[in-house]
Amino acid sequence: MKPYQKIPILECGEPLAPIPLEHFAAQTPHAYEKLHAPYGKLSPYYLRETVLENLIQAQNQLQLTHPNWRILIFDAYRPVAVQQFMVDYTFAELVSDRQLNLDQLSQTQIEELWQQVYQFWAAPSLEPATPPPHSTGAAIDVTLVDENGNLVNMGSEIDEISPVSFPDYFANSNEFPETEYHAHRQLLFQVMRRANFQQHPNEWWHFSYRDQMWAWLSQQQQPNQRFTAQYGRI
Ligand SMILES: C[C@@H](N)C(=O)N[C@H](C)C(=O)O
Ligand SMILES: [Zn+2]
Repeated sequence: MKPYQKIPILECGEPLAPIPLEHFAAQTPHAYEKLHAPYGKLSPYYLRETVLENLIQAQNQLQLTHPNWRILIFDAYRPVAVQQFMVDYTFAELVSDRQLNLDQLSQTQIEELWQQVYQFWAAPSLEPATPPPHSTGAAIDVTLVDENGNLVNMGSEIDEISPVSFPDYFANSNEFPETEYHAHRQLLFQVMRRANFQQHPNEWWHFSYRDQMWAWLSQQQQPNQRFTAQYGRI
């Protein structure tokens, strides 16, 4: 169990709302639908109502300093079946990218690979007290596009299983273009933070509002206040 999963959830009952994609940027087809992840009739482009309001606020904030730039919605609502699919897919990709043969790996080596997967992906738990963040409709994976619709370079791809995904990976570099990657990550962080999101400590693209991770991070920043999560699995 990860420490944030100990945070109690007091479900507020707010419904999911469709993200108005015409106001944002999005890739079609969606990255995980392209892999045939099992969405059934559900769509990744949904968020809890207040989370969506905050996301609109974040984009307004962005456009104050960067007119016509947009937030690109990479992923939002993610049913647990999709979480399971993506965790299994990521493990298989790790094995194949590293040209490993699963049959020749020791139990310890296999466990090390799973640890790397779970450093970035939440476990696909169906237990109501420990929902994967995106299954609550309160977590979102985002990046930026510029006024020409081009992806802003953050120095790594979303979902990369590597330390380069850590938000501050380029923070101590004085070389171009690493300084620019860091500035872009900081811009994304600042507009999301001003709209009350918290950022996943290991992922520059993952933000959430009032889920367990948000409450856990907020608790660390304001130890004198008591935070709970208001969004559970939906
Ligand atoms: C890996 C990334 N797409 C992601 O969403 N990670 C978080 C922690 C999750 O799986 O909920
Ligand atoms: Zn995420």
